Amino acid sequence: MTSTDLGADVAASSGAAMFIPGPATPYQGDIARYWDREARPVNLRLGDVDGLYHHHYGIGDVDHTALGDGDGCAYEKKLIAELHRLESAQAELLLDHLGPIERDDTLVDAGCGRGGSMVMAHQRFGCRVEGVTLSAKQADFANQRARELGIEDHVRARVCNMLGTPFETGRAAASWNNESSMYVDLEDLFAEHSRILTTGGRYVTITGCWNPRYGQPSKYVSQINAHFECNIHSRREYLRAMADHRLVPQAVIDLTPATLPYWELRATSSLVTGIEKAFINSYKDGSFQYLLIAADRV
Ligand SMILES: C[S@@+](CC[C@H](N)C(=O)[O-])C[C@H]1O[C@@H](n2cnc3c(N)ncnc32)[C@H](O)[C@@H]1O
Ligand SMILES: CC(C)=CCC/C(C)=C/COP(=O)(O)OP(=O)(O)O
Ligand SMILES: [Mg+2]
Repeated sequence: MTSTDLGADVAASSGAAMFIPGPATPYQGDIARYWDREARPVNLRLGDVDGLYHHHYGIGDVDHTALGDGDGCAYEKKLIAELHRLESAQAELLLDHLGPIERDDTLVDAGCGRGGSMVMAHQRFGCRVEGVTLSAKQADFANQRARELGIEDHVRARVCNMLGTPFETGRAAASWNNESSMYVDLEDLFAEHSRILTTGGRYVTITGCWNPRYGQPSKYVSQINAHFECNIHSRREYLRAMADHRLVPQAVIDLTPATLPYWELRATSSLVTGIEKAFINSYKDGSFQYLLIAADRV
């Protein structure tokens, strides 16, 4: 599938008689193609552990007793399970910051990937979760998982630009970006979250951002940008753009020390992708930070 068929294919596969536009920009077309083609073992084999497929990284201490020692297949299987546990722990932390959510609430996952965080949110709160991604492959994957789990009436992914969603103004109880805000302009992004959130609603992001104290994006940050075709923003840009759009930070947590064990473990595995050193070096030299920001829509 090409990016130009993006909208038409989704309309056809869902049987919906509606026009879904293609990517808003050539860049979004590239990102749609990137995620349509993505099939890295580090993501699929981790997801296969329990059926929650993530495209984000992990936090927390490594459980060395669960890993045991040695090498070989048995060790590799335990290592995959451990990396996956840390990635799910990351999503749990994000959900912890959504605040009280009722069963009849609707949540919005902006840049939902294969839908792992959406499933976890529904399982925790029993509510509706609407996700958007540029990739038709990802949306189909997430919707297929929701059907397999029998939760398709509550969890839905669609192909849509997070900067211009079809969601009603002021209705979402909470919304988030889990490692998906580095693909968009932050002023445009927070304008849209602010529009869809109810007053008093909660916005949460977990993101990698460059540290203004370092001065400019380091060579490692540039490597990460090139690797993923993204555009990592600075911490200052996040806080400024939130302030511009009635999003008032309630918590800003530096997760850098909490994510390093994940990267150091991943760097020893057979599933390395080549980007591990850039993350480890930039977290260690202080040029890059892994941050959670939870903000109230006022
Ligand atoms: C690194 S993945 C994160 C996926 C998911 N949040 C997770 O934690 O597993 C980035 C996601 O952002 C999505 N994305 C990037 N730009 C987007 C845009 N303008 N509108 C909607 N989704 C976008 C991609 O399609 C992809 O699903
Ligand atoms: C923190 C930053 C800068 C994130 C960039 C966005 C991104 C690609 C996240 C992980 O996706 P993935 O799970 O598909 O990547 P990988 O294949 O490396 O596990
Ligand atoms: Mg991954």
